[in-house]
Amino acid sequence: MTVHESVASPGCGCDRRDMLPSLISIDEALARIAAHAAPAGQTGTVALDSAVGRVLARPVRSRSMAPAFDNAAMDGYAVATSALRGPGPWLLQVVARVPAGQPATTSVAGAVAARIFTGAPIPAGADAVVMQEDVVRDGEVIHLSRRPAPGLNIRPAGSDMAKGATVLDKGHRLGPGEIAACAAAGAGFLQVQRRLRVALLVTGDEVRHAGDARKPAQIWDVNTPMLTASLAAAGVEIVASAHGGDDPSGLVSQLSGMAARADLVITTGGISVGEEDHVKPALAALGGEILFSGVAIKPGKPVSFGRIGKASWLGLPGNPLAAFVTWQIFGIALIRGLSGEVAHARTRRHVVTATELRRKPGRCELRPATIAGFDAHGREIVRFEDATHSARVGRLPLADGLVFLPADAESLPIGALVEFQPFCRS
Ligand SMILES: Nc1nc2c(c(=O)[nH]1)N[C@H]1C(S)=C(S)[C@@H](COP(=O)(O)OP(=O)(O)OC[C@H]3O[C@@H](n4cnc5c(N)ncnc54)[C@H](O)[C@@H]3O)O[C@H]1N2
Ligand code: MOO
Repeated sequence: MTVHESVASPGCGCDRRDMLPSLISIDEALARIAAHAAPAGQTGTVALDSAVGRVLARPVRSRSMAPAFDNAAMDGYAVATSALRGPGPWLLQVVARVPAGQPATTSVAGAVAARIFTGAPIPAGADAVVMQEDVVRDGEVIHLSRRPAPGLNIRPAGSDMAKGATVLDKGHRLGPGEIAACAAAGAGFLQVQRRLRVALLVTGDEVRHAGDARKPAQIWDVNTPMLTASLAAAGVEIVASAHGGDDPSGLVSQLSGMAARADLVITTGGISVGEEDHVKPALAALGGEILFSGVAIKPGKPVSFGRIGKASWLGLPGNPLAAFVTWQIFGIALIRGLSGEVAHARTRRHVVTATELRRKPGRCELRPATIAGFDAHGREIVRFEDATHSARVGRLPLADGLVFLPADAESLPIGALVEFQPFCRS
């Protein structure tokens, strides 16, 4: 008995080993996306306040040291430690008051102190700030009983950023942390990549807007809202969103209109092998190029990638979970490549399984999974459904990411090490 026969089981046959050679691996598909997803190259300037989600086109360098001047980290008293003779306690005359935002005009020379507030510049001569809780104030004199170390509670100029230092390289997507660093560097305007223009075409005669009245055999559209949300989170501009029927000439005209306006056209449905699957023939009629069609994964096997004219095309399967999973794996990688975003550190990590697993080998399975806790070694434990149902999204809100079940694994013991990729929510 061959290995193939031993794993064959009744069903649609789409996992049959002899069906797999035409499918490529996840890594090969990602490599083809990386090789063909170049940014449009157009850039523009945006104000820092509206830069969230944009990708930097030029590095940001600090316009001055940060902080720009030595300043107090606490409300208290600035003193010169070298003037504190003997073992103490010391009585120091308060000779100045320095609030934040005002220059320190009086120096701290000798056994005196300056009242100072958090963020205020350190007066000349002072080299420590004693917290007000650590002194006793009596009129214009403070009693200090413990010797402060030089540098105590002082934030030195340049301790966060040197002048001219590269704060952020090009290719970074700007989130709150990046924006904070740019603001501290004095970058009020940023040079960013043009926002990606994306068109979405959700196909299928049976599909109706979520919540609308349905006739028998019609279904509510999951893919449009799901992908619209994903695209909004990815910071792209949705230039068109339409529903396409299972009608070859209609799809040709919709796709050609979208490809003329968008950097990326995303379709869902209509890419399998049935005679009602018209997306690839429509692409062929438009002289499009298919760079891959079919990846050895479950769900999402028919996922496809190519070009229509100058636009990239990502063909996601119609089954909603398959569309969701392939978006997470390939869609986000494609958006990043087309946006000029630098390759991210590996987003997958290793976790351990909570239960024993038996499955049909063939394709790498990407199952929605929930981080359930930690084992005795501090490793994350994941739980997931005992089968993949590519049309079911009801339990998706419970999942934290996707677990990768290796193509050849027929069984896995409890505690098996598997790869896990958290969902990208942005
Ligand atoms: N003979 C074969 N049939 C199928 C194969 C195969 O290899 N041989 N592959 C199966 C797999 S795997 C998948 S995945 C699907 C993918 O098919 P399509 O991408 O062509 O998608 P459709 O046929 O248009 O739809 C599939 C399924 O999803 C429902 N759907 C479609 N759009 C939506 C939407 N916007 N919201 C909610 N649900 C949607 C649709 O009604 C179908 O039930 O093909 C298998 N068949
Ligand atoms: O296995 Mo399909 O690829 O149903 O999603």
